[in-house]
Amino acid sequence: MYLNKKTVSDSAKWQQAGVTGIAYDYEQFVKTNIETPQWVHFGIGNIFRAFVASLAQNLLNEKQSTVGIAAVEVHDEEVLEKVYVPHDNLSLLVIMNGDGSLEKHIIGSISESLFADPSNQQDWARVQYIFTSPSLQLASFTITEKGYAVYDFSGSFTADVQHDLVYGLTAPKSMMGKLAALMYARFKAGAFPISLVSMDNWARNGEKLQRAFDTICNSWAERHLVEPEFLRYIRDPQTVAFPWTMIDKITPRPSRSVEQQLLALGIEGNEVYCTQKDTHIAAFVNAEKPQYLVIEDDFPNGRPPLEKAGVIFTDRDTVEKVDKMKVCTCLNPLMTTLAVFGCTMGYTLMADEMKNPYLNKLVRKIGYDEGLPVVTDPKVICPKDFIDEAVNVRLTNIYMPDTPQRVATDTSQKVARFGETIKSYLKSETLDPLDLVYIPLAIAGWCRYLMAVDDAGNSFSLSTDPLMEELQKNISYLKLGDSDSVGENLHPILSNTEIFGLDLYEAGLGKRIEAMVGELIAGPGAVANTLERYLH
Ligand SMILES: NC(=O)c1ccc[n+]([C@@H]2O[C@H](COP(=O)([O-])OP(=O)(O)OC[C@H]3O[C@@H](n4cnc5c(N)ncnc54)[C@H](O)[C@@H]3O)[C@@H](O)[C@H]2O)c1
Ligand SMILES: O=P(O)(O)OC[C@@H](O)[C@@H](O)[C@H](O)[C@H](O)CO
Repeated sequence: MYLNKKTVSDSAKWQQAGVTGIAYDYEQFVKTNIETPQWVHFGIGNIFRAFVASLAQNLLNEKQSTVGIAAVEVHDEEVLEKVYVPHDNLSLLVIMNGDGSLEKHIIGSISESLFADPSNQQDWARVQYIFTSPSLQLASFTITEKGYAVYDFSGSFTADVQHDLVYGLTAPKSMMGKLAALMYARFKAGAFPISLVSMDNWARNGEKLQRAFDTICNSWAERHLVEPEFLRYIRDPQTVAFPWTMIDKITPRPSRSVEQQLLALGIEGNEVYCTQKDTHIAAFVNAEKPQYLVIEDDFPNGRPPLEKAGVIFTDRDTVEKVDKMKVCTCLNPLMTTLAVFGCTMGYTLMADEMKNPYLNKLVRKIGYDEGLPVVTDPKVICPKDFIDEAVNVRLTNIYMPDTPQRVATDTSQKVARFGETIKSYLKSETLDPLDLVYIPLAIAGWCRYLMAVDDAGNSFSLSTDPLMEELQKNISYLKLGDSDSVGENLHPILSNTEIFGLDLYEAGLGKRIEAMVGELIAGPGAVANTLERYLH
């Protein structure tokens, strides 16, 4: 069987293969959503289908809503070519349970897929049309942290943004430039209300989106390219809202073993691709079962009833607390720690790292001992239960094909989460950042990882990272077997407030991290020895 619009409604056949099918008139669903779009999503990679589109799917199957999603890719056209177009926007979600069993569901909630770039006139015109529709309630985003970039390493505008500040209204290149041009079209069409919902892993993600987007719009207004009323429109919370969110579901890259298991069931067309832009994609997505989505309830044009699919709607303050808990303390920093040490120590499965007693203890120390004290209980999710589930159930699920190499992608964009915890220590009257040992060790582990030399002394490939070139200029002075080579070489990285959100030397931790890096580069085997020394 091959999933496409011709086969999707053959529920009996899908059921025979153990796949939950769709429970609505698919053709009518597509027609309605093309005529009156309500939801558009940017960044249509793995988490989008595994979680966001699956929520819409549940509502459709349960007849709680008729809302589908227009899937918009901005960055990587191959995602559409390889996966969306051949399968008529349909996907399989494969849930990997801790007992090794798989649950399989058709995701048929995507009504169309489009490449939002002026080079594709037809799709660009369609995305513009969607933005001019009064029916559009929300645009959501999982575009990775890079998608929001307006400034580069040195604090200057990126090349694409520099272009967009002049030509962006008609020919935008950057993600934020494209969004600004689309929102200008919406303003001109009637200034209809909308919510722009970042679902990326950032603390205060709504604020980050608003700031990046506003930077472009403001510059256009200063250059008299747009009316002052446009700025009033995008800055009026009654018309344009930027709800904050916390999203959580570990969604690894698609695994070839799942591809083979699907093939064994007679389900074809699930080849795993790595695109030229390094998106790992297939017609299926594989993910764990646990999932949490908490959203600030701020939707001036209304929203789908996602609470009926388990989404928690709340106020901004609560989202911020939940997000700090997950992104800054209880999950993502633990994953980043496993990622950088895992790549350096030759691991290829996150769950295998949890079998290493020192790595296991390290993430527990970072989570329970150093992270939890700065978490304010958000009430909607219990922090202790959350971290218990993370370290005992989720990260140890050996059936989850999650790799340190995936998680290490873009680490420069994520280490500011450690910075958030350090800032909380600095602000606290009872906590002292100088008591921190394991967070500094994780940061030192990242510096060691950047050498691209494993613990045995062999070179390995680093995961992609937008700052890699700049970072490696400093790291290139470090030599395995020569602890003194650390010298002052890490200063530009550890003092960079763009990377950590604070200067680690001013926080009193820079020298400690330098010393730890010295220990980690003492020679082959030094990473394992250092972990043992700190965590025996
Ligand atoms: N995978 C997870 O476990 C998970 C869980 C929670 C949150 N998230 C968030 O979702 C993001 C995406 O994760 P994913 O698993 O879908 O990754 P993915 O690699 O499968 O997809 C990434 C998507 O972002 C797009 N993108 C990349 N760079 C971009 C840019 N500069 N401008 C615009 N779009 C860009 C890609 O084209 C692709 O559509 C993560 O960075 C994270 O913030 C992921
Ligand atoms: O932290 P990130 O997303 O920026 O990097 C990779 C992983 O940690 C992440 O994708 C997790 O799988 C996810 O945050 C779980 O909800």
